[in-house]
Amino acid sequence: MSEVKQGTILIVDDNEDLLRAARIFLKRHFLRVDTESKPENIPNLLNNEHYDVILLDMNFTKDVSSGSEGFHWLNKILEIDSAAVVVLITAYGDVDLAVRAIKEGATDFVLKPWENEKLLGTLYSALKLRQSKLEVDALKGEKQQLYADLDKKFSEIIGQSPAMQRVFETIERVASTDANVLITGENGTGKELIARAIHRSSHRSDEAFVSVDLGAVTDTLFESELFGHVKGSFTDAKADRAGRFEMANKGTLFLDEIGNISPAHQAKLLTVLQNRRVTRVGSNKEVDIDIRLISATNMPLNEMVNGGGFRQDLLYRINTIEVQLPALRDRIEDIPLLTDHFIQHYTKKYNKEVVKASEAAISRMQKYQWPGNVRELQHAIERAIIMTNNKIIQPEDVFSNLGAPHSKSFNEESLDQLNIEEVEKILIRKALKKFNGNVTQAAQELGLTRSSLYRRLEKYGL
Ligand SMILES: Nc1ncnc2c1ncn2[C@@H]1O[C@H](COP(=O)(O)OP(=O)(O)OP(=O)(O)O)[C@@H](O)[C@H]1O
Repeated sequence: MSEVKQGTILIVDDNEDLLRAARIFLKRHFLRVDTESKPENIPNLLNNEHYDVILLDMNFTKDVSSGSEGFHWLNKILEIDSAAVVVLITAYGDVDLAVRAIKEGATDFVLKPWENEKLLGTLYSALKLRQSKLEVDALKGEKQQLYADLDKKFSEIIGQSPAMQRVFETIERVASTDANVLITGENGTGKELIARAIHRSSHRSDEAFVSVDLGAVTDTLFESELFGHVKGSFTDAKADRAGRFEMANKGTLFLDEIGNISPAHQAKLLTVLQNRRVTRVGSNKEVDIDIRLISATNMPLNEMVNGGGFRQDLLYRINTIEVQLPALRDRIEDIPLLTDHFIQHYTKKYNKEVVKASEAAISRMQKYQWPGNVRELQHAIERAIIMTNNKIIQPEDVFSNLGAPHSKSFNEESLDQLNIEEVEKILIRKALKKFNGNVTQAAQELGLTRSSLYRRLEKYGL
């Protein structure tokens, strides 16, 4: 039976007879077998060829048996390729040296004189290890690429207003620490964007940034989603699954909409944050977790603490540092910059020739309230770019679809009589009517996530 040959082997030994014998035997089992009697040629060989396994002698100079040459070349090989798999050739009695070499990064050793079958077994295992190492490297690369791609999507945070400058100063200061950060601000002010920026500038940036929208996690799935479960622990638990805490291990966990969780879940979350350990639903094994926690909310947690809606001890745990994001209407000097930023992005995306927004459009945008903040502005610009035939965006391009304050139903004066909640209610009703009750489309129009809109519908009894 012929086996499929795979793997390339390099054998480095000063004994020409040994090299010849090994080559003849191993060529029957591996794709390519190269031999080298002069270790000085190793760097050149490794820089020009790909070897899966390197079989390396410990001593090259006659009458020297300290193994120091082997250590020297082992380190050189690992310097050139940190995923190299090196099997050492040692003489009987050198076992202590071999053990030390394994501590320094060698994979295994074979004793001279070897039995062919034993050598083959060692090399096959070494080849498997090399393949796994390469796979892990590839996955790591893919993961990094994925994070980079995710982050590229609007990774730039625009803002020159004093309020945003203060935000930037704070995040610069806290990013490198492991302090828990609470980001507060209305919907669409950029809380997640800031959370990602903190992660990117932290020492955890090579690890995962795991985001959970707690507003969208149902009560029944809360524990399983966050802490994981074992197979069979409830009807739908078809297999073991890690929760978000475990997935974020060594990285950053972003808990969005933290103001929305029930008192029972607040207690569970607090326990996990205090003990830094999670237990999957249905298991009794605790798993250590090492995460940096960033939370966000658009709710007034301090007031909720006073009213008994949010635990004070949990608030103290999560808000070591608080970053308050200003509403867009409170930093209208950033509107021209943000508008330019989104015009550039969407003209590329939709292949349009729009160059800028007119002064009239900017001025009107600066008077508008932007209940959905930057997200609403972003959608308004996207829509304007798709719909307009103008090279310069005009006010009607931006405002043809937006409700307040220029619609006929209520003007700036009537707005004075209303509070934010009433304005929200009016906008939500309008959007739902416009899309015949379709929540997804209404949410998009309002610059809200679906779950945020659902919460508001519940809150206002709409
Ligand atoms: N300062 C900014 N510069 C550029 N883009 C921004 C800025 N702030 C927000 N955005 C964009 O606005 C959109 C909404 O931002 P993000 O999701 O971070 O807001 P959020 O406060 O987390 O919203 P929500 O409360 O609804 O979860 C994103 O597309 C984001 O890229």
